[in-house]
Amino acid sequence: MPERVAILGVGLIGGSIALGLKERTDSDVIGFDISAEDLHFAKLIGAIDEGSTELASVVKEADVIIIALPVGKIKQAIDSLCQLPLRQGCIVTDVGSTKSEIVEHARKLKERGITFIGGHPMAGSHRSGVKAAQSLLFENAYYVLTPEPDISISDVQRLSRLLHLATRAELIIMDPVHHDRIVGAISHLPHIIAAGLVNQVGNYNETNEWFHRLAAGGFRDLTRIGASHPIMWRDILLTNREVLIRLMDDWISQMSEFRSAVSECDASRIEYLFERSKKLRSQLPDKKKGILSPRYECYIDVPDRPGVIAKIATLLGNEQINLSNIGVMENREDTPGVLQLSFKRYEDFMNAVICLRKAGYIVFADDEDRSNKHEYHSRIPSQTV
Ligand SMILES: NC(=O)C1=CN([C@@H]2O[C@H](COP(=O)(O)OP(=O)(O)OC[C@H]3O[C@@H](n4cnc5c(N)ncnc54)[C@H](O)[C@@H]3O)[C@@H](O)[C@H]2O)C=CC1
Ligand SMILES: O=C(O)C(=O)Cc1ccc(O)cc1
Repeated sequence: MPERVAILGVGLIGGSIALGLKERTDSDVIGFDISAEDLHFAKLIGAIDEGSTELASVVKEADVIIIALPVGKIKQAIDSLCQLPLRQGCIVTDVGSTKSEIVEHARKLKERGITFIGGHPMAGSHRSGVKAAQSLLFENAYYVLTPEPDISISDVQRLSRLLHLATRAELIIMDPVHHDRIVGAISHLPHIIAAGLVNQVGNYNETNEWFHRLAAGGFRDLTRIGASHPIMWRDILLTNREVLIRLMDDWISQMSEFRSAVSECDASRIEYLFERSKKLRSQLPDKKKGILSPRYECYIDVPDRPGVIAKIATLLGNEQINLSNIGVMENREDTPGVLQLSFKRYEDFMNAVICLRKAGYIVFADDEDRSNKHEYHSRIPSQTV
């Protein structure tokens, strides 16, 4: 059965998903945007079948609603959807770069019996608008979904399949708090640093234009994202404030470390800082490798006794759950043993979390959450489908 998909905000991201849906699925795609001109262009390039500047008519018959608006407009769109009649069984998702605040706000939809699954495609561009849209913008990138504990697995699967076809991205599941912490470090902080550096050099250039004239490859490479959309980044920073304040403090410490090494003429320290960075940079996974590696991981505390790994493997084996790897984490004095379990398929991961919880184990999303006692199971569906 073809899906009817409503895209709210047919810009760079909404337009790219719409193009992918039209190219690789038999969905009907209806666009909503504040700009009638952009809707007209989106129809012209075949991204949408129809477009309207009136929300109610666009969402009325939709099976899936994708909110691809600026982060600062997503909560408002959720409020509007709460007031409108939607189709029974409709799934609402978004593409916002931050997740915790949006997911929390979207609980309003649940109160009205509407399923919301937060989303974030982890690719994009410093460009914006439907004119920059491409159907393969997200190919091989990760696409994070942040379902709440009570979302049914079948809804997560239905949305994952559609988005995978539309984007050719790898769908992964993550806790929204965990998502914001990671994306804060690898995307939001770099955008702040790029903008700060461009502004700093811009100040010098005001009195001497050679600063810009001599700006070569390194400066351009590092500051490409300093040309990103100001409103979009304003909204992103304001919706990930606590995480970013901590990250900026850490960044200031990094700068202080370089500053002391330089001011003290500490050659070996300077060399070490660059050696470490060179090594770590070379260890970044390339896209292909990332896709072949296990995608779903969790951690459990176990008593440090012989036979415990076999016991876990048997427990999961009895439930026909395919485990791709069990790793033993380095033991610390203050903790019991910690096992890292990896799964290739979301269903296996989810069923394993449920099965382990039933058996009395405490499951964590990552080792840091484990140390902070941020239990993953509080956000995992409590029922199998
Ligand atoms: N740009 C990027 O690289 C990425 C962006 N995102 C997220 O995707 C979302 C959209 O970003 P982009 O597509 O880059 O922005 P964009 O500016 O290209 O597209 C936004 C669209 O929403 C429309 N719009 C704005 N306010 C509206 C309103 N009140 N009512 C109706 N339509 C309205 C605009 O006319 C535009 O067509 C943001 O939440 C952003 O955080 C996620 C991943 C990557
Ligand atoms: O242009 C780039 O390299 C980006 O970083 C694009 C981007 C921007 C925002 C996101 O939430 C995800 C990706």
